[in-house]
Amino acid sequence: MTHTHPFPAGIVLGYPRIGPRRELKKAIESFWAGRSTADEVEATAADLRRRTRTRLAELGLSTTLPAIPSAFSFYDQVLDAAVVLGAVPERFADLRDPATGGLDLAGYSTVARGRGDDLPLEMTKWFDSNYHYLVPEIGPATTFSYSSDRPVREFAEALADGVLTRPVIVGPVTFLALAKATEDAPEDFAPIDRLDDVLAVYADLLRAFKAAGATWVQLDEPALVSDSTGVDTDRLLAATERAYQVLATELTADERPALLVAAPYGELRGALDVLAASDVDGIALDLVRGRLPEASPATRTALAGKVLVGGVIDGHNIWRADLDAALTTLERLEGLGAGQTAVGTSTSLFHVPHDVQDEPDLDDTLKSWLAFADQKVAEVVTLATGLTEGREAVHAELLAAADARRSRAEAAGVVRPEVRDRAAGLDDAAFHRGPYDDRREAQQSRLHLPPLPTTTIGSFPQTPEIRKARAAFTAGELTAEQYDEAMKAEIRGVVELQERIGLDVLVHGEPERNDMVQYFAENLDGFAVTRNGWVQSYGSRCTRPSILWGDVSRPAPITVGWTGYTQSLTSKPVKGMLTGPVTILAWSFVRDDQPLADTANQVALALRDEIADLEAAGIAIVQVDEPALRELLPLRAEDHDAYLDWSVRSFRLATSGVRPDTQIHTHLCYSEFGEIMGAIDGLDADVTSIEAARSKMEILADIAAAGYPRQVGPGVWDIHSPRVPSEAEVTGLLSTAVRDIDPAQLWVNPDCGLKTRRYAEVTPSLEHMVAATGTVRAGLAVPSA
Ligand SMILES: CN1c2c(nc(N)[nH]c2=O)NC[C@@H]1CNc1ccc(C(=O)N[C@@H](CCC(=O)N[C@@H](CCC(=O)N[C@@H](CCC(=O)O)C(=O)O)C(=O)O)C(=O)O)cc1
Ligand SMILES: N[C@@H](CCS)C(=O)O
Ligand SMILES: [Zn+2]
Repeated sequence: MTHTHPFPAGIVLGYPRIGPRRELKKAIESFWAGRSTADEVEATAADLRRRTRTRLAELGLSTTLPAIPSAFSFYDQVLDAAVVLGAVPERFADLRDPATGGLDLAGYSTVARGRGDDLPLEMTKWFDSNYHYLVPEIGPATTFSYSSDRPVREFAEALADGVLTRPVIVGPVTFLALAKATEDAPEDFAPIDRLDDVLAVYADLLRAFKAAGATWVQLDEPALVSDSTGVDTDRLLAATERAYQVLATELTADERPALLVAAPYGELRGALDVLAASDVDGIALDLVRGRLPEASPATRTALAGKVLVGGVIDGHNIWRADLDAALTTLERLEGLGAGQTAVGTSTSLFHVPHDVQDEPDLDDTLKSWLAFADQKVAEVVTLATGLTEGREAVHAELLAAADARRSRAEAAGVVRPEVRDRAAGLDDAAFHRGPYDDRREAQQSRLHLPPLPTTTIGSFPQTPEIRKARAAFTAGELTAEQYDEAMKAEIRGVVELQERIGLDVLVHGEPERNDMVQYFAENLDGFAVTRNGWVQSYGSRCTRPSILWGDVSRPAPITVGWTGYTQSLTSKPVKGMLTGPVTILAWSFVRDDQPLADTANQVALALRDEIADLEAAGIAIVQVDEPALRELLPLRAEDHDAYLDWSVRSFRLATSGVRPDTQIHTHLCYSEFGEIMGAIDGLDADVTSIEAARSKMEILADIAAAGYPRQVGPGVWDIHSPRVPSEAEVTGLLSTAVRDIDPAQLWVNPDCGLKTRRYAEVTPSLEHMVAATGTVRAGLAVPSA
């Protein structure tokens, strides 16, 4: 079949929705705090959507062809799809509108955030990004019905404003591939079993879009580029075939808008043939992560009736594109003979900040190398002109892009021989410590810790007072001395609290850190940080990823003063706290002109020096957090080994310079321990803390089965919820733990840092944790100290 609706020459798959000044975050948090009404939040959101459309039109996207996405969300796009499908867990059934089955803003927020013992939907990483989605819970008894017309209303709102947008919704295969089975589901059940039931609702939604006047709808199917969703590839391909048989063939072209299936974050491979053979009208490829496809003759023939969108502008990083190379890629894509070849971004632009021109503190030369969302839209528009009118039509833009890249390659600081020479001169010994048994003995004689030592993961609550003090310091209203004193006062409070509660290994609480990555970026050479470059991490929470543009080095010690001060306040050991090389890379925008492995080793060497200084200052324990080790794991299994090799080596490079009696901890806040067990073993940390509370310590069985020899701290308190675990609950978890694993290997700690929690939750939770530890210690047959 041929697509009947005209398609624009250039599109973006999605755009930031939080607002240039985090307007949505502020509006929704104010609603949650009871300071504003749902109508007020809706008005702010409608205004943001209108401003986005106006901006995208100003930047050159068509308003009469569906180039502008209608892809808003109050919290998360996967939750939005669940709400449209009426797939809300039973525990929240009372929140649904009796007539439609939908949720109002308060109900929607409750599903996302939980209430009392009704836990929210679980949150997990969205592909290999620092965005987190809410995991739908689907079982054999889940009912599906078209329950919310919100996406259709948002499309209609734009149309009434004179803009024909392209609604974007998570596709059915991805929705089910990312869902988890409800707890009561039989062992052999998988959410993808419910495909046909879900498709019936997608069909209703597509009909509703058609009735509202939509010409094209985008269904996001990133699951198709991954073999790590838990659904095996054959099943995924069969589900894709079935899904688009139902939505594109059985639902005829007259009954629905044209369908664009988007496959961001990687390469479609076999799924491209399946989609090409289906009656979908367009396919969007990620040509930044994926290669140009070598389509079979059958696929080429099938593509003749379709739109092919070449995602050549990187939605996941902020470097200005090589427009010349991108145009060449697009010209080669045209060679596949699709009905129309269009230009696109590789992913939604919601992974990048709004506008580089909105960065008053960034160096002008650096700015000239960068493209945030708005600059990327302009790049798409330029390429679309180049593709339709020929290179000459965009000659000046191609030259300007080439100049910017040249300026970047030649700039001082991008290559620093002394940094390169140090990395090149490393021998294998730099990556190894002595035998673990010797280390364990040396550390125990130095630290004299009781069995089941108690500790925390590092941060204590980032109170409004701390944030205000930092804002005042940044604004010049507090001197450095006043700010330092405010942070030291905070540290004194945190130490007193930990001593009173009776924790064994103390932390300083990280009050001085705006963010665990940005703080280090601000203190290392080779990085720049932004003032307004906010990117959504989950819900209303945002981060400002730093820009790693040059060779990295450490001009001066970073944490030694704070940690040393803290140690001077107590006779208990204080754990130094650093963020690891992989996590610093994962949560920054990283230079794309050299292998990540090389950049990681530069960061690792800076951290190695910091650890040496901490050790020299008398600090006996240093934790190097790597919560993002799992995040960067490639989506295809065949790429895992190469990634794990360089990432593990960079951690070892950072941590292997210490004496045997210095204890290295690491922290990974996710529970897929089993999946990367080999890599965790390879880190060779003396103690590893992991998330475990929500899965009720199940993880320990994997660890014991693998014969993991070192110490582990499975989290006993899920810090993602305001719920305070009772002493009995923690005692229960610890009793399970000491049955599953040798108590001599066990530490007691929360799942993650406490920065997002309030003291009203932290104090009783830690008290319960320490009391429960006392009970379980008393019951140990042979004390393991
Ligand atoms: C552990 N996690 C992290 C991830 N990525 C990171 N880069 N860092 C992380 O810690 N990924 C995985 C998880 C995601 N989890 C979170 C958890 C919490 C947040 C969060 O709370 N973000 C804050 C912003 C934090 C920050 O940068 N704070 C700055 C600036 C604070 C600020 O907004 N200042 C105000 C003025 C101050 C005032 O008057 O209150 C302003 O600028 O307007 C700081 O502390 O200095 C958020 O607000 O969303 C993120 C990810
Ligand atoms: N040390 C950090 C780790 C978070 S993953 C914290 O405690 O916040
Ligand atoms: Zn964590």
